Amino acid sequence: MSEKVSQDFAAPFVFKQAQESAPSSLRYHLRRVTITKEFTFDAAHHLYAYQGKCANLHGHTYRLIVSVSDVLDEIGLAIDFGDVKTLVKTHVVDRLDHTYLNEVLPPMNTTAENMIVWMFEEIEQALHAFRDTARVERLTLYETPTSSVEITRQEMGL
Ligand SMILES: Nc1nc2c(c(=O)[nH]1)N=C([C@H](O)[C@H](O)COP(=O)(O)OP(=O)(O)OP(=O)(O)O)CN2
Ligand SMILES: [Zn+2]
Repeated sequence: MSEKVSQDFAAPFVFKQAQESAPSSLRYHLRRVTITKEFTFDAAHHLYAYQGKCANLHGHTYRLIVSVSDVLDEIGLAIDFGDVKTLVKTHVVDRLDHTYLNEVLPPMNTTAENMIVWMFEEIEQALHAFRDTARVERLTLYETPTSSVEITRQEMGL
């Protein structure tokens, strides 16, 4: 066996030993860390009971920024970016992309504020079903490059 291969085999054991002998403040396993993933989607909508141009049918390229926390596993990973991507796309982004939001979302005025509350509930439910230690910490939704809303776990009352 070459030296490189034997080092690769040894790495997890060396890592585990180093973690176990480290002071508790440096033991990364089980520490909670927040990771962030970004998405974009295009959709049309109009606002009800609104005086101004947004009462007319128009479209946006929305940008959604999702921050999720979980406890670190044995290899120092909170939750895989790829798993967050799949969950958010399946439960939110792909349901809204290239749609008319007023018809696709549950009955609501399609303000960015109402949308982000709905998104938080959808992502939190899907994430919790995926892994019960995972939590949505914060969402930010850009409706235009200069206009955004955000909501935290605390603001959701969780
Ligand atoms: N608090 C909110 N205000 C507005 C919302 C909203 O969801 N929450 N939505 C709209 C319109 O749908 C639309 O997003 C227009 O937003 P606005 O930032 O005014 O868009 P502009 O393109 O005019 O922005 P500029 O970058 O200033 O040109 C309206 N308000
Ligand atoms: Zn709009």
